[in-house]
Amino acid sequence: MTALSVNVNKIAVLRNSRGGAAPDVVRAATTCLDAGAHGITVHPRPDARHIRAEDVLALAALCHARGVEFNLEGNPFAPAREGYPGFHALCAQARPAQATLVPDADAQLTSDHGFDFARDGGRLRPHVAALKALECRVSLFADAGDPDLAAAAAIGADRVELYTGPFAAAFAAGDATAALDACRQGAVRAAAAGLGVNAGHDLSQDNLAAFLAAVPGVLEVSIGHALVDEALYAGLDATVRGYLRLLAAA
Ligand SMILES: CC(=O)[C@@H](O)[C@H](O)COP(=O)(O)O
Ligand SMILES: NCC(=O)COP(=O)(O)O
Repeated sequence: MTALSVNVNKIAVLRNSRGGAAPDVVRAATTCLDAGAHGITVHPRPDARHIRAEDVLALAALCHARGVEFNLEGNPFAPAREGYPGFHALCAQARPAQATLVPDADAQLTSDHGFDFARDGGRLRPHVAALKALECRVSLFADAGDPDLAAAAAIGADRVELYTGPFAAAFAAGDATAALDACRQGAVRAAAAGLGVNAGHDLSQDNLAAFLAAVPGVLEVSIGHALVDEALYAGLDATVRGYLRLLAAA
């Protein structure tokens, strides 16, 4: 069964909007794990707009205590600044089971593209090696249609995470055939290169079954924005259980 890693970034968005401690990201993550989620994901931004360095450490401690995967996402090239020690330093402190490298610029609203492996491969390689020296599994965020996607293996990555934003947009617009085909082909190319396949961005209970029916061998999906939206109406526990039913049926 594909594993579900719940991204709790959006819980921190709500918390930060009032400057206090509520809602509590660790409590939310605990609720997700109690409901059966297989892991927790966060993608702290250098501007600390949601998840902060101290959240990363608290969530890492929770995941380590529960024996579940902690997946830490970030741009290895983003410089340290006040409140953000840099991605490698955060990984060295938090020791996530999985580090997912994402090429986001500082001002980006959210992740909207994968790495350009032909351009970035050389400078990614030492970062990947350094993270593996910390015993992190390393996954690289990738565009499904990238013809160089298999190069992630030569860069040293264990997995790629297929960027599913274009699929989700096409699904919402009523025809995801081409986007699904791109994801399927990307997954097949990655697997042939010896890479594990993760997927994420804008996946939801509406589109997840269609995605998994078309794309073979997806090891993990990380889901946050839609899951928190759905949880507003159904509750966090029921929503996570809804995803787990979908994953078990896929
Ligand atoms: C890599 C990815 O698709 C997600 O981590 C996404 O970047 C979530 O980040 P935000 O919650 O800041 O939009
Ligand atoms: N890696 C994708 C992720 O963690 C969650 O993305 P989204 O569901 O918030 O779009």
